[in-house]
Amino acid sequence: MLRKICIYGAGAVGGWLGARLAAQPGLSVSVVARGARLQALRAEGLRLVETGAHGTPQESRHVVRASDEPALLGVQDLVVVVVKAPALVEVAAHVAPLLAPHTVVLTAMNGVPWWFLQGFGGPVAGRRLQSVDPDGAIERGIPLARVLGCVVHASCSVQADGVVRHHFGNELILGEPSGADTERVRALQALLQQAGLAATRSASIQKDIWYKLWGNMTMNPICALTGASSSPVLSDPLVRDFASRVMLEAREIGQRIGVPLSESPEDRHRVTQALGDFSPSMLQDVRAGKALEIDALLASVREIGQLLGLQTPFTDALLGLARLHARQLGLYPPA
Ligand SMILES: NC(=O)C1=CN([C@@H]2O[C@H](COP(=O)(O)OP(=O)(O)OC[C@H]3O[C@@H](n4cnc5c(N)ncnc54)[C@H](OP(=O)(O)O)[C@@H]3O)[C@@H](O)[C@H]2O)C=CC1
Ligand SMILES: CC(C)(CO)C(=O)C(=O)O
Repeated sequence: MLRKICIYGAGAVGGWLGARLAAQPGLSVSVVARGARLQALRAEGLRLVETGAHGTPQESRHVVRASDEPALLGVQDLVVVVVKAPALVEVAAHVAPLLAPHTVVLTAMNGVPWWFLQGFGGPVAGRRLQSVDPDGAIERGIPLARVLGCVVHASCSVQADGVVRHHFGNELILGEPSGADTERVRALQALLQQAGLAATRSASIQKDIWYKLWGNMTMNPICALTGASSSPVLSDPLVRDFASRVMLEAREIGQRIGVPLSESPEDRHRVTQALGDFSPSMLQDVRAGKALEIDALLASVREIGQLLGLQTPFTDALLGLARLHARQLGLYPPA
């Protein structure tokens, strides 16, 4: 039974998921948050702004238990980890009081997760990625046996502390890292569906992660670098072509590790274009002055390429530029 649920990270996606779950009777939803956001959650509750039936924004408000001390929230049935990737080391260091042997940890984040190659990846199976979990602290803090993978096909943003806005998308893909069809993944799917989310199960969550990453590893850093939203990026033939070349390198890597993509970069661009003009989360982070997810989205792909002995000149160029730009802004650790 997944009744006691903690959302670790009360930002855009965490706020959306937390509010949807808190609206369900019989569930106890808590949130790990900090600073002004924690104060706002305690004072005003968790507020979610969604587009209503006639296209007008509708706000709902939900009472949740909120704390910056996981120990005060206690052991959970489900912990949804929904922070930006650079925050994961800190989460892993503090998550223990929420975990019992039965606890499910759902990683609802973009990019290559730290557990991606555990028991998976053909020639690179079992490798720990330096770019994602350099000294293994995340792997030690969040045991693999607890983890379920998740791909979030939705867009949300933080409007104010404790107030999140859902823009589009309602789809969550869930899967065991092993690919097994287990009772707990079915239970989680049922829970999320009950909360109105289009949750599906995947027998290869790594493949779904790679497909989503294919868009994020190009659009997010290119938008972050240029300050442009998605439409201008994809309308510029040179930039679109550059993104396609990066994606071809990632497709080759995916092919070698067991996540083959049958689509072309152009197919994927069309999927992104169908979402309309939007600001990817990394561009939102530049505007908010927050640490960027460059390692999970881009350095990880390059590292897997290196492990396979593949050259990735276009990925290298995008990574180099994105890192330099982020360093200049103080949003990425110094060299
Ligand atoms: N936004 C979007 O539309 C989408 C985002 N994603 C992915 O989902 C993940 C989450 O993104 P998003 O929701 O946008 O991120 P946000 O930055 O909006 O939210 C992350 C939250 O985590 C909090 N946090 C970080 N570290 C801690 C900590 N140690 N203790 C407590 N709280 C902490 C942050 O608090 P603080 O502000 O104090 O740092 C912030 O509130 C990312 O991987 C992103 O790429 C996927 C699909 C769409
Ligand atoms: C592009 C988008 C909204 C797609 O879900 C996303 O993943 C992001 O903003 O990081």
